Amino acid sequence: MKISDAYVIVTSPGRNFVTLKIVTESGTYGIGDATLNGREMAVVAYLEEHVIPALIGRDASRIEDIWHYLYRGAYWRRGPVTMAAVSAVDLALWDIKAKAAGMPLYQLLGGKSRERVMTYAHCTGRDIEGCLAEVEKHVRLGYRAVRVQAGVPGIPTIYGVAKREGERYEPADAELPAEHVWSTEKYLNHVPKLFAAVRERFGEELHVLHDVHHRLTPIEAARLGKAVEPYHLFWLEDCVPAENQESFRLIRQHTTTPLAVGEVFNSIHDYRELIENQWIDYIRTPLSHGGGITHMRRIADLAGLYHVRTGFHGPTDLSPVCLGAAIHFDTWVPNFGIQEHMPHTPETDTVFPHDYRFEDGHFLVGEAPGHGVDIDETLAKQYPYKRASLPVNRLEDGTLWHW
Ligand SMILES: O=C(O)[C@H](O)[C@@H](O)[C@H](O)[C@H](O)CO
Ligand SMILES: [Mg+2]
Repeated sequence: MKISDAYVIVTSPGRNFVTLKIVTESGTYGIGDATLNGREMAVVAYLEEHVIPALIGRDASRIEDIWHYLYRGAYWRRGPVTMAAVSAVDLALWDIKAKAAGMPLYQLLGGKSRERVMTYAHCTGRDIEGCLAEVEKHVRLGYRAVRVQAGVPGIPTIYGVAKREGERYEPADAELPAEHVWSTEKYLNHVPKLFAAVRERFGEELHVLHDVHHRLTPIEAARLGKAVEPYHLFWLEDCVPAENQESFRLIRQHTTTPLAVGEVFNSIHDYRELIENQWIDYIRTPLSHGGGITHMRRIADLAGLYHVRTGFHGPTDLSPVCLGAAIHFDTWVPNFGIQEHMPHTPETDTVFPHDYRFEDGHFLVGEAPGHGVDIDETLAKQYPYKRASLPVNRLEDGTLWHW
């Protein structure tokens, strides 16, 4: 199964996506998601200049060997750009292997561990009432789990909340980073009121999640985790920037609120202390940033030994290719927790035809051989790339903070 061709497709049906297509001599092809929000073209250059030339002529069935060839062979290991490129190759090769076997990907991984994949929806409002209205809407759609984010009085623009009521939230909204203002005190004083209101209105059964988006220090995160214990969150996400894994020791000592982390991680080494010390409860790295199926299943297996479950990142800035592969992984992985679901635009869904389905708050995996997602290359050409950057945050005195 020699690789005869490989190329990158950049398309922007509402937002930018980078897709790698690998074609074999027999004509069987696979695709992988290589999108890294706000840094798309860095991955394109990495693939075109360094990866694709080295792939042509290789045996597509040797996924493990190609993974190590790209990971070790770069000499410069890890990092989001490298790992997004490695992941795209890996996802495309698993797609090819499953198609060649005539099996949906989940079968090749070991078969179904569950019938359906629980997802959580984003519910955001400019204030608590606006957020509650969104929760109401999503509960009616069948969601069992909701992520709640609301505007904070005194903070004009905040992560997760659309600029105008009813609009889709898209953080990469300017050519160069927009500048936002952040106040930890205002946030910490306000946010517990949101969970209290959600529990009061919707009762105890609904799973409630929240994303801090890396903005607190460990002791502040501990304060928040403790304050929200009465509302028993499903998880508190990215409560601190996690380069220093040791920070989680302090947070864990103070709170029983479950912790999720890892959407910006890209290897098992980012997780080792967090998992082995049982400082976290959910791993978040998407397949398209964490080295594809080959590496993410190693992380999931390590996590499983310590009662840590998966809760994969699933924002609109990961393409349907990543989401489709994730649904196969979620269907198989024994220690599954939840899958994030931020629906793609109808334009995106038509550029990437797929066979996964959403029903009653869950994803249902498809039965087509491979990961079940394709790309309409003719349509993709109608949506040219547009540079877009994620914002930055500054404290009220002007100090650059974490966004
Ligand atoms: O939990 C999430 O869904 C994430 O935090 C995203 O919303 C990120 O901000 C985005 O993926 C950045 O590109
Ligand atoms: Mg997040």
